[in-house]
Amino acid sequence: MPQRLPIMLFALVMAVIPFIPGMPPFWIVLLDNIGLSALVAMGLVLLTGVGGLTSFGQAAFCGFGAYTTAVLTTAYGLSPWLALPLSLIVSGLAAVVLGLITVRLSGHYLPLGTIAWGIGLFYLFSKLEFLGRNDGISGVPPLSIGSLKMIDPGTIYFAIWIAVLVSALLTMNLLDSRTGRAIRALRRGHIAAEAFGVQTPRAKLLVFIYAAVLAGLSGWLYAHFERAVNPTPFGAQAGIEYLFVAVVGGAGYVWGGVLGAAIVVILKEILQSYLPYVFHGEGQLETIVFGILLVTLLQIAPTGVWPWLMARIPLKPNRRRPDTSLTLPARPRAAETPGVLLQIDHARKQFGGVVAVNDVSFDVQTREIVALIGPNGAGKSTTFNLVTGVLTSSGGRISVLGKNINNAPPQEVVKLGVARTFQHVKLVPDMSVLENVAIGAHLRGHAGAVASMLRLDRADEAKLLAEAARQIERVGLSEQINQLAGSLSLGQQRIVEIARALCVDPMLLLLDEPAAGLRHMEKQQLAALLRQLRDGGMSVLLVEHDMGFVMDLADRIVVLDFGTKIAEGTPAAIKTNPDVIKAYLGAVA
Ligand SMILES: Nc1ncnc2c1ncn2[C@@H]1O[C@H](COP(=O)(O)OP(=O)(O)OP(=O)(O)O)[C@@H](O)[C@H]1O
Repeated sequence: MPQRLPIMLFALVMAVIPFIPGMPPFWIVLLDNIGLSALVAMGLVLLTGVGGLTSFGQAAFCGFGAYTTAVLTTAYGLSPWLALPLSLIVSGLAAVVLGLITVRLSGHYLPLGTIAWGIGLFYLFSKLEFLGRNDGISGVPPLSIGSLKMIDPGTIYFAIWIAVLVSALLTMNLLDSRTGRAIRALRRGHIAAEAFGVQTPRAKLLVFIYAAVLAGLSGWLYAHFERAVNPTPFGAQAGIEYLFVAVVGGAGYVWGGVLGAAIVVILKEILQSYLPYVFHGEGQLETIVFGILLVTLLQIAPTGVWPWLMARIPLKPNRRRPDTSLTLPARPRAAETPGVLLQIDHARKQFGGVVAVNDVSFDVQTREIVALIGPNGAGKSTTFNLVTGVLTSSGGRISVLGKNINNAPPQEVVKLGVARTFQHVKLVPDMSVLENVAIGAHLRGHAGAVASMLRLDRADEAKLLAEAARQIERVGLSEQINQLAGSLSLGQQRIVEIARALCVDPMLLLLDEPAAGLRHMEKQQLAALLRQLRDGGMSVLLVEHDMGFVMDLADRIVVLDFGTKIAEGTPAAIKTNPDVIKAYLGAVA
């Protein structure tokens, strides 16, 4: 089934609803409210469900959109259509200011920060004279096209739902792109994304602004739908409700936002209409029953109703294999002549009183496989993190082809052709193997967010996906290309990480325990692949505990113990080195 067919059918159904004979006007009003709520929820899907940034403050951005158009159209007589871009710009600018402060917060501080400015902005709206204080602004003109004034709910319905559908399409396009993959990688933490060149603060700010602009659009429509604005719908409680809408529908899914809006708006309406009859008008019981019903719903469908429904509809996703004849330009290569590629000179890292890496020096030559071995806690992963810029060093110098990369951020290190895998696999489990691997080619693509939303990125995207498919084939996982990364065995996920690193077109590959979890045959295949990469001109630095694998594969071995280098040499020399046998090999033999 073509990908866009369900959307076209949905658009068709929405277009005919107002023309159904006998359709109660009240239902149209409900649908208008669902559309307005869906726009905000869609932004939250991107921000919270996809990007992992929980915000309770989205209602405030609706307020920016609504108040901007209300002021401009009532006080200055501007046309609502001219006020639209200004409403979106004001919401976006507010997001830039608040986002610059908020997205730097992590853990619980981020949602707490959004609650704080959600409450703050509500009071600001209700205290400013030119915004009409608590009474707000009335007399907002309706939207109109020529002589058609969108006064009744059945007319503005079309404006609202066109906005919903266009926003859904743009959001889906964005998610299905280079920028979208970068945003989706944010949820797994910033380290993996940054290792492949993603500027994570910029990506976070982008989703923050995008979500705010969608909320601003909802606010603009709301102001011309209600023809008045006041602070109440833009407070912290509304912000919490929008988050509820996104979570109930399925916070990771664009259509989850729309479905969540439908569920919450309809449920609230039913409860408000019928519960007073059941309980003879006693108290405000609908709020309690509403809460109980939503929690029950989340017990049944913990990731939201949309994915719950999709798992029960036998629709096969239309996944095509990329055309692997398309190629990306190769990165500029290191000199093919032998020489030092990576130089680690008295590298040092202290964590408080713990010296994790103690003045360690060694190098990796071009076309060489070097293994870094040692007991648990010897400082191997810390050394990797110093090279790749994840940690700042406490001393020494690290250089790649003579260029000092001491304390360079990961995004700069990868530009020099240094790619890595992680000891604890860092893939996005609900993204396909292909999409995960394509993150590795992030720096080799150019399309930005706007081009992606407008589908102007297709040529660039096809090349990135082709490169990812080639690397997946190279590591022997073609069969799994369209499977979700999280559904693979841990050993296979490690191999996916190698394919992702190969997408960088690296000169130096840093592999942290690549053979852990692999079966014997798979280890042999991995060793063959690494030899082939070396013979093709790549260098490999690997951390590994499987001594059979290391001794067979490595050209040279560096041994660490308690952060200090205790030996360096060929596998044959290391095997018989008494210090190494005492510190490590005696224990693993
Ligand atoms: N972020 C951190 N904060 C404090 N101490 C740390 C941190 N990271 C590592 N360490 C300490 O530094 C030392 C070296 O750890 P590291 O993870 O580099 O060892 P390793 O050789 O990779 O061990 P393993 O083989 O178990 O992965 C350990 O004592 C560890 O507890």
